[in-house]
Amino acid sequence: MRRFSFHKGHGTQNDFIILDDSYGMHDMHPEFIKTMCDRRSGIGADGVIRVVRASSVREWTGEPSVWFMDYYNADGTTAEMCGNGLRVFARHLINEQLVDTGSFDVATRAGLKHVDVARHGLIRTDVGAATLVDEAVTVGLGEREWPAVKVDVGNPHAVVFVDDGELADLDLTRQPGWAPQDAYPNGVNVEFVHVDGPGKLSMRVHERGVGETKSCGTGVVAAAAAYRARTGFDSTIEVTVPGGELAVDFDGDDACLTGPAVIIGRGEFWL
Ligand SMILES: N[C@@H](CCC[C@H](N)C(=O)O)C(=O)O
Repeated sequence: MRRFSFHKGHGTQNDFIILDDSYGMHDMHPEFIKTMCDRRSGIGADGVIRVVRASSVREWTGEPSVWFMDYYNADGTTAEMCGNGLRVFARHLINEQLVDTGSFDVATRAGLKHVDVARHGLIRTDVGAATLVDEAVTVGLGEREWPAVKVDVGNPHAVVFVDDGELADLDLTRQPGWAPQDAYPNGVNVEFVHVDGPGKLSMRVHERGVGETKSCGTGVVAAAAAYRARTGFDSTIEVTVPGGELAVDFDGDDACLTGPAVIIGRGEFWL
């Protein structure tokens, strides 16, 4: 039997298993990830974050002394970025004294991201560019179909604006479809967004590699970028997700995401 120590944390109830692996010794096999993330027979989580030195990550060619957020979805696939995961990763580094200050860089598959401990224990992360792609895409769910805004936040997103009352009624146990198929050759995270008022959005999300989650940080950034492009709104955008509240600020096309990050405990997993 193998034993793994883990921590568990969440950011607006988007929950993650955290594995410390400084020197990159763990075999992050998809079956291992799926087993841990299973909510009945495993620990249960939307994803796994491995904490590894960037110098131990073969594909990382940047600054070697930083920590690398090695993120996996619950189905064992990798993703380029995870906005909520980045804050939880940062909280873990701070708690475990793996960083000296509350302001540092983290390596991700989508590049280097800066993290700051903000007021009231919140964490602010520079997510980087949220790029709107000028391509006509649609999203379908059952009989319904909507035009969507294609947004690249390092990972792929389709943002759909829905009418009053529609958001609560969506059945996101189903996988949304999209067209054209080749708009998202590697799958997509789909955000359904309602505009509650100026600068205030509500959102539900179906995450690639997971299903419906209580929150998606990069999805919140994608929704805010799509809203800003359509309205010209130029201040902080507050987004309510089923798991809590997040705030997005823009500096040009670059987005900052601010929100909570909590470590709930630690344990040992036997396999
Ligand atoms: N929950 C995340 C996004 C995780 C990755 C996503 N499912 C993907 O495959 O791109 C977030 O907070 O951004």
